[in-house]
Amino acid sequence: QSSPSILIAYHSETGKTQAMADAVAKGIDAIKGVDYMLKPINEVTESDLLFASAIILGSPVYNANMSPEVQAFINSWPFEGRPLKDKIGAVFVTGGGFSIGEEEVMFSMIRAMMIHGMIIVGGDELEAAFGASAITGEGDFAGKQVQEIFLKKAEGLGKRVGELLVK
Ligand SMILES: Cc1cc2nc3c(=O)[nH]c(=O)nc-3n(C[C@H](O)[C@H](O)[C@H](O)COP(=O)(O)O)c2cc1C
Repeated sequence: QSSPSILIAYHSETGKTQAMADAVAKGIDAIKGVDYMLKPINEVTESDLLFASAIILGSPVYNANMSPEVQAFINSWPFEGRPLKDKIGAVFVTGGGFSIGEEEVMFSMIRAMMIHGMIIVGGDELEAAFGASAITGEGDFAGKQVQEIFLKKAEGLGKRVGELLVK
């Protein structure tokens, strides 16, 4: 029997959400007996979605919403017969500033996953209780790279989902 597989799917225009996606993958790497696929949403196929035992979805915050690309991606998920029911779902986001949409976007993606009957899990640490998030454009966090403190949350999210699948 093949190992359970996790789909990490993300949208990223300027690389910040992609950096978080890479960190999620790093967290899964640490867990034996689980595979993953790491893909931008425009490369995800329906069979990727159906094959995955867990979907970890990442979006940038756009005007306090998930990006329209991520919304369209979710709207394209197969629904008839609810084939995604009971898969594990988890989310990560990056936003420019503090408290201007990140948590709303996490819950917006979580709500959509719940419409599909998915089982939602948060990150490994309290500070990633609803998923992993990063501030990328305000104060000390503005700059080229996503800061380590946020990448650790993403890593913990991947690790936790991996561990749950093994269980
Ligand atoms: C059109 C647009 C709208 C945005 N709106 C918000 C917002 O409402 N709140 C926020 O925190 N960041 C906002 N941002 C900033 C992005 O969320 C942030 O730069 C993010 O890290 C970009 O991710 P990416 O590098 O993966 O594309 C916006 C960016 C764009 C381009």
